[in-house]
Amino acid sequence: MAAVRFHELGLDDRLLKAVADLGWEKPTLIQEKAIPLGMEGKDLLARARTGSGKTAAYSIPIIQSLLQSKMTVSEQAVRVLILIPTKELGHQVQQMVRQLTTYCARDIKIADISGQADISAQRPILMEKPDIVVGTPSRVLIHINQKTLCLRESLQVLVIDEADLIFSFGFEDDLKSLLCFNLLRHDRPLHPAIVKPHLKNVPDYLSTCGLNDLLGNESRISPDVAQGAASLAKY
Ligand SMILES: Nc1ncnc2c1ncn2[C@@H]1O[C@H](COP(=O)(O)OP(=O)(O)OP(=O)(O)O)[C@@H](O)[C@H]1O
Repeated sequence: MAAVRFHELGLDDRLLKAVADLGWEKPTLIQEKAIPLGMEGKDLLARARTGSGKTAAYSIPIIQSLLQSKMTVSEQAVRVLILIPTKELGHQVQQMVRQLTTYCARDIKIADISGQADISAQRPILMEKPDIVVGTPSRVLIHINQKTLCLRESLQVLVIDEADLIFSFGFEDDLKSLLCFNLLRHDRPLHPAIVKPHLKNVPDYLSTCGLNDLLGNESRISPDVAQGAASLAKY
């Protein structure tokens, strides 16, 4: 079967142009599998080797869906939260999203709150309600506590990037505290993308980490996450 090309994925022209500028000829395997699932709004659990293009695998469908929703919804709000374990990764994710939104930078705003040491300097940035916020769980928690970040009414997509590192770096308690804020409204679908390279037992892992609460309820997780996981696990 011939390899899928980016233009066959139904992406916005501005995204396709940015991808072409990056010199990417075709999606990597993880992108080929993850982008259509993400665009369908499926919950997604992905693992793939380092450098296989996982960041774009979740960023591209996020950008595509933000561009689509901007056509009908004008109100600015934080709709996507990307949790990362380190400020270096936060910087990389922001860079990648900025490259992919080169031709729609006015429409899609991203703020990386993981890097700047001064929390007060981040307040005005968050006041502008960027569409995408990238941060470590502890930094996100601080802003939620200080009410400089409110996600409950608007959050649509949650990404936990390098989830294995997030937990091994001791962010587990922060993540559980985030749940106590009722971050999410359960009357509305939320599409989590959990990116973790070395995942052995998906349902046990999610349940141990309390992520089934985060996702809504267990019955919702099983079909979607398992479907995403099953189709991606071998890559
Ligand atoms: N479809 C593609 N074609 C060519 N290069 C790509 C493609 N997608 C991503 N890349 C490039 O591959 C490199 C690795 O991408 P990325 O950082 O997203 O991988 P990753 O799987 O998230 O890595 P890590 O596990 O280290 O975080 C980057 O330089 C990126 O620009």
